[in-house]
Amino acid sequence: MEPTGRIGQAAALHRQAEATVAAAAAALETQALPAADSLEQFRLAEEMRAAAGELAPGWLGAPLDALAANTPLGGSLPPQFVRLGVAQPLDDVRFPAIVPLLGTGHLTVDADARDPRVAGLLRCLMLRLLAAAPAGSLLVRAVDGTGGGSVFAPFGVLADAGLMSPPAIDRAGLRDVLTEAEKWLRPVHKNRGGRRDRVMVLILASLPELTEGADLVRIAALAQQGPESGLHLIVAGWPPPPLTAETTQPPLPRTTQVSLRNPYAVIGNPPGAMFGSIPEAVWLNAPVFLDEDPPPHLVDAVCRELADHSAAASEVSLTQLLPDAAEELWSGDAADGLGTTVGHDGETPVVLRFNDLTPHWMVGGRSGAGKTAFLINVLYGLCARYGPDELNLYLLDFKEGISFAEFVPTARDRTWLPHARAVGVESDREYGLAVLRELDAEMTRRSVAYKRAGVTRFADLRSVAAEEGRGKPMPRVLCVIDEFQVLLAGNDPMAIEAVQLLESLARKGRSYGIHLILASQTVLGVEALYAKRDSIFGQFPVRVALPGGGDVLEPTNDSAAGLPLGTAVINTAGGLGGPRGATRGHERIVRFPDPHADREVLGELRHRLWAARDPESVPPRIFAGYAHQHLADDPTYRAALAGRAGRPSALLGRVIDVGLSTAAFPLDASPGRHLAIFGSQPIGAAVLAAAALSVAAFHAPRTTRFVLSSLVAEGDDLVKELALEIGHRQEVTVVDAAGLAAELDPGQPGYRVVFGMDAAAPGSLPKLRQLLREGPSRDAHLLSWWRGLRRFSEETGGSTGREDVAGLVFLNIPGSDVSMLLGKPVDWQPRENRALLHDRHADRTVTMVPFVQPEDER
Ligand SMILES: Nc1ncnc2c1ncn2[C@@H]1O[C@H](COP(=O)(O)OP(=O)(O)OP(=O)(O)O)[C@@H](O)[C@H]1O
Repeated sequence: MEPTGRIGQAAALHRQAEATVAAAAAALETQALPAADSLEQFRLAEEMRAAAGELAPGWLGAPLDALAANTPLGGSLPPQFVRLGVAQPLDDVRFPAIVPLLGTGHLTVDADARDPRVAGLLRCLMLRLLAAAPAGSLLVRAVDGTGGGSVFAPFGVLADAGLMSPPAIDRAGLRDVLTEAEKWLRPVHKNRGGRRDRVMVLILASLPELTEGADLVRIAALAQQGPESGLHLIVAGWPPPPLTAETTQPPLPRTTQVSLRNPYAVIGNPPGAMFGSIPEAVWLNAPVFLDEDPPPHLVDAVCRELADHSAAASEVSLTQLLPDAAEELWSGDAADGLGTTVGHDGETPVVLRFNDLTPHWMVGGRSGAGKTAFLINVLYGLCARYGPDELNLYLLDFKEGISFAEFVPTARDRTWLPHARAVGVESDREYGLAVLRELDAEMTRRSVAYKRAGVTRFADLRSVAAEEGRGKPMPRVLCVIDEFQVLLAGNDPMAIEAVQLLESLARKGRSYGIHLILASQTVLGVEALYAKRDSIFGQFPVRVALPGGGDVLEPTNDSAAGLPLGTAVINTAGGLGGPRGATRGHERIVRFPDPHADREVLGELRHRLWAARDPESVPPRIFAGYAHQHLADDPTYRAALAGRAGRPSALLGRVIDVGLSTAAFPLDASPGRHLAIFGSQPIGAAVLAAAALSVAAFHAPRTTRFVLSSLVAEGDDLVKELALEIGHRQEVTVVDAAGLAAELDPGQPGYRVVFGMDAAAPGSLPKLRQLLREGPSRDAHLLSWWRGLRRFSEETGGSTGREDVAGLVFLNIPGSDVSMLLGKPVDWQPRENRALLHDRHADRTVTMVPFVQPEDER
């Protein structure tokens, strides 16, 4: 049908509905009942009261102001009929007006909740349905487009408990609600009633201003299809004002219509049934006085009880996921895979595995959905079952949080998780990449071992090794990456390499006992994955959808709709929905605990695991993105101080790799072995100080000489400190700008350490170029800090002098300027606590955490 035709029909239907209601009202007003009928009326009303008591018992039909707050909640069956108010065919004849709703259809009121009678009715209906429904069986989604959510404010406790989403208050919110409701729909299954054990009720208290026709059409479509899927609508303000052809809507299908008159309302026939005995009666032939706002204390008491009940019902404790306390730790054998209980489906523990069939898992959920909680449960569950010889962990967290911080030693608790090999907290993408590279290298090592042993399976390799009497078995490796989309963000070389590595690990890891858990709040929309999505995600048969994480499931799989906190859909078929309605063997909804709810149990377990470790084992390598690095803690520096180090090097920071290796620039006799640090940040001075101190440590006492000079205020104190500290081991001379000029003579071996070299007066350093050219071969080196690049280029002759200084450290210098200086593109964005080190000779560029002075930490 042409759109105009459809609109025309809609308008006609609308007019027809209006005419019907008007006729009903007129009839009620004029049709005084014959007095002779009054006895009959009493009798009828009595019958109606009795019927109402049966159809809508307790919460569903009783006058709310007479109901005790402690009336028991819940029932064994979903409520079907509900009371709207009191019908009063005669002054002294009354009976409860009851309509069918859940299991049948919908309800509309022709005015929206700006009319207090409508707001009161909606709150009554909501209270009655929530109080009467079996616990947890009713999901409410609310929209209050003109009231900012105030209609539903008394039910706020339910939102806090995750039993109801906060009401939508604008067009975007309305659309989200409609989308969620559409996902709730499912085709009718022939053999089943097609109904879930849960029901969704959409309550539209008022439509947002200027709701578009397309959204109205979606509401009508939901009404048409909803009941078979357990979706029911209560819409106030329907039909919406027919302002344009687009917004002209017929009555909703399958709906009981309520029309407000003054002071009563008219109730139309319910879907598929009639109130009257003659076909012309399209309404209940009695004015109905709608129920007024329920008493606030009653709403409050019911909401609190429901919230408490839901919290108690969903409680699973961490202990229930762990092996029996009587069982020994680490009794699991990882040869054929790893398994742990991830939650409970009813009373049944649900076990998930990492093995050939389910090598990798993907976890999705909006922020605050409990991803970290789920992952921590899994990690403790695995670590209690398998020893560190059977399982090694690499844990990466890319968010600003402390997901995995509890697994590393801290000042307060020196224990750690003995299975953890490397832990990244607030990881950098560089660090993530380094971990993936290490895992890739491990995979290669394992493939060589397979070839040597002539096997193709992990379990076989372990048995060959055991037969040959080789000590420890080869462990399975699990790498967990929380917010992995950060690692893959953008389309830069790092993202490209990360995608390649992930793909290779995902594809081949399973045969080598290397497993991945990728967790994210947005699995879709990772740009770098567009081309590889299927080839990577296809390797993740296990999908775990937490609240808001439905995008790890197939688009047609709606199981994650309306999940409350503490529950997850566990799907082991790549997110596939499968036959609707049928019990899905590959999909379960589990409840899982908040592991931190019982800190005592957790603390005890962690200490037990730690105490059981091999005393020789080392703590995990830790990368904390925000942590500062100090020269005094650096192993290379300590070795140098102890006389156990090789050739002199300037130690500048820690490279962002898995082992946080020392970023060193060797100072030997080849041309160009000078160091220049660039950037206006004062930490440039700190890096230079670390460089000078470390170089001094490499030399045997009294074997070299240092000339220190500060041309800027930021260096003055450091020069004094260095003079003292280096002075213990080596000869030190401190000079001013004038003295520096004389000290630049390459004939004098030793190190010149200059703070703020760009502050030297132009032309005051005539011997600089000669020092740069000839110095290294005569053991004379320059270590310098420049606050900008320009003076450096001028002094060294721009690109012609490029080779003269081979060691370059960049702080807050834009990537484009760095590329220009180096004469090639580099991938660098200046940021806090990071520097770029380039060694021209090795042609190597690394991102590092620069050394700072402990007192620089604020
Ligand atoms: N099973 C649960 N039952 C009750 N509360 C829980 C449960 N799991 C987590 N929580 C609580 O929910 C909040 C969010 O949990 P969590 O930090 O695990 O979420 P997340 O998805 O990792 O969030 P984000 O990505 O924002 O860090 C926490 O306060 C946590 O205590």
